[in-house]
Amino acid sequence: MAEVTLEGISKAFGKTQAVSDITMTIADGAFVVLLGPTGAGKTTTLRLISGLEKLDKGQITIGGRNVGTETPAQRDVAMVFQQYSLYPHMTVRDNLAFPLRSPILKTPEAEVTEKVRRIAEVLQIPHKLDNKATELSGGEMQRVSIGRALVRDPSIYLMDEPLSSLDAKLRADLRVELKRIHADLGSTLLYVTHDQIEAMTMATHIGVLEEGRLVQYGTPREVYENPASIYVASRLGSPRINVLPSDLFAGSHKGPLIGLRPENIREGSEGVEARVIRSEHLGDQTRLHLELRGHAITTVIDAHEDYTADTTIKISPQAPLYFSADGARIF
Ligand SMILES: Nc1ncnc2c1ncn2[C@@H]1O[C@H](COP(=O)(O)OP(=O)(O)OP(=O)(O)O)[C@@H](O)[C@H]1O
Repeated sequence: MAEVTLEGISKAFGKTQAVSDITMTIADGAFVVLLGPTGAGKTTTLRLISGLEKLDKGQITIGGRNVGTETPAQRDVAMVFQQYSLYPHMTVRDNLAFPLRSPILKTPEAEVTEKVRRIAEVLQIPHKLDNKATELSGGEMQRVSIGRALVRDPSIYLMDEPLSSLDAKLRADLRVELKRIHADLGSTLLYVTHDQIEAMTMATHIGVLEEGRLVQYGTPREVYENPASIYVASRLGSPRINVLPSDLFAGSHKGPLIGLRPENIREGSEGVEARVIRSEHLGDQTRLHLELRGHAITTVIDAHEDYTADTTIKISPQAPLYFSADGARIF
C-alpha cells in the first residue's frame, strides 16, 4: 500500500474542463471518498490516477514515484468499475484468480487457491466458485468484480461506484464488508460515489468535487459540521440542510443566509411560529415538513411524536451556519 499525491492535476475534453487543478494527498491506509454530482469530475480523477487518461497538467505520485510516464500496469493500481467487467466464459474461481496469475505477479497456485477462497467468503459467494460468470445474477457479478480487485495487494484500490448497481440490502452488507476489509488489510482506497451514506460511513476522508475542482477535503465529521459552502453542506445529510434568509428568525445574525440541519431545529415553547404541512413516519424518526413565511423547512422529531397538518408550532435554530448570498460560508 502507498501514499498517493495529486499535485495541481487538470484534464479537459474539448471545451469541458473535467478536472481542474486538484491537489490532494491520499495518505497510506486512508479510505478517501470523492463525492459530487454527475459530471463533477470523479471518474476522470480515478482514470488519471490509474493511467487510463493522460494528464494535461500537474503530477501524480504513487509511493513517492512520479507515475507520469508509467503504463496502467506499472502503476500497480486495482480498479473496480460501476459496471462489472468479467470474463464471461470463465468460472467465478478463474475470474477471481486471473489477476493473481498475471505474468507480472506469477503467484504460486497454492496461494492463489487460498486467496480466492478467502475473498469468496468475504463476498458471500463460495458456493458459486464453479459457476460460469454468465450464470450469476447482476449483484453476484458485481461482487466478483470487486473480488477481482481485492485478491490483489496493489498500491491503491480505485473504486468507481462499485455498489450502485446492487440492491439496498446487499449494498448495506458490502459497505460493512469494505470497511472491514479496509481495516484488516490497511489498504489505501479512493472511492467514488454519489451516495452520502457510503461517504459518511466508510470514509476516513471526504473530498467534495464541484465542476472539476476540489472544494473541500476533510474527515466526514469536519465536512458535515463545518462545510465551506452551501454546495458542500447540501452534499451531506438527509433530509438536506435548510438554507433560509436569516431574518426569518429573531436575534442578531452573522450573515444573510442561515443553514440549519434538520436535527438542529428545536421545537418547543419558544421561537417563531411555523405551520405543519405534513409529517412522514420513517420508523426510526418522523420528518416534519413546515412552512415559515412562505419558506419550506424540514425537521426531524422523535419517532413517536406526531402533529396533524395545519398545527402551528414554535421553532428555534440550534448550531446555525451562516452563508453569504453567493453561498460561501461566513460563520
Ligand atoms: N471521454 C470523454 N470525452 C468527453 N467528455 C468527457 C469524457 N469523459 C468525461 N467527460 C466530461 O467530463 C466531465 C466530468 O466527467 P466525469 O465522468 O469525470 O464526472 P463524474 O463526476 O464521474 O460523473 P458521474 O457521477 O456521472 O460518473 C463531464 O462533463 C463529462 O461529460
